[in-house]
Amino acid sequence: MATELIVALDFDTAEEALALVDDLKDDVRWYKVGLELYLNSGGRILSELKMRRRKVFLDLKFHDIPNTVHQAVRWAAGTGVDLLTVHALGGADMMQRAAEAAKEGAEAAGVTVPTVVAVTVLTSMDQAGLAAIGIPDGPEKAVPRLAKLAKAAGLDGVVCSGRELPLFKDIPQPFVTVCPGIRPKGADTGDQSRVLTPAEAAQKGASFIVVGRPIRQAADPVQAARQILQDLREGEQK
Ligand SMILES: O=C(O)c1cc(=O)[nH]c(=O)n1[C@@H]1O[C@H](COP(=O)(O)O)[C@@H](O)[C@H]1O
Repeated sequence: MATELIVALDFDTAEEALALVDDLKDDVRWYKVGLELYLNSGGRILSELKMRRRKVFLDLKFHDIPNTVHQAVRWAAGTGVDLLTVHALGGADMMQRAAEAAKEGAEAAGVTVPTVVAVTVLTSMDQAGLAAIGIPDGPEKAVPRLAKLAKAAGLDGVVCSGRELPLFKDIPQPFVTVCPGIRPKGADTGDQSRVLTPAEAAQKGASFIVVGRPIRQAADPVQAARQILQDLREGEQK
């Protein structure tokens, strides 16, 4: 399966976000709405993206008691988004309720059931950061452990660094992998720790890569996105 590019719309206004979506209309189908854009633009950004026939990843990373996450996912699924996130650290019951809620919410609204993935260990965290919150065995152990828990709870996949993809060999397919922390060669890593290039993520078989600043802050975002798409195709050949 080809690795799909998701552009993270981490903007202060819906207008700025939609201007980029319109510029990329011939190249990129998938867009991520995260906390920043959702809080400043609300549900309007979701309907604007749907009107443009774009695929929507609603990344609100739900992490709460099972009942609260169930209700939140129910509402989120009812909006017709295509992909959404919960936090694996919320535990097995929470993830199971999220999986059920996605079906219930979509059915009630008459829309397609979204893909639900669990954030394992944020790509901004390194071994020391994980140890400081009481997880001493590093991302190489923690990520596959959380991924198995997510699969067993009935979720569709995980968010992780592309570096961890080779660790999922014993997780049965289908299993969707969403990989942020992507940096083209030489790009500023910013607050990301566990980074990979687009080609490396494609070579390791990521279902999706998520890219924000390397496109958004480029002098020519359309050219930057096209270069990343080309890198993905080259990575797939390796
Ligand atoms: O859930 C996410 O999308 C996510 C999980 C994660 O572990 N790391 C991570 O960076 N993200 C998101 O992916 C995007 C990465 O943005 P850039 O670092 O600007 O490319 C941001 O919108 C983050 O919220």
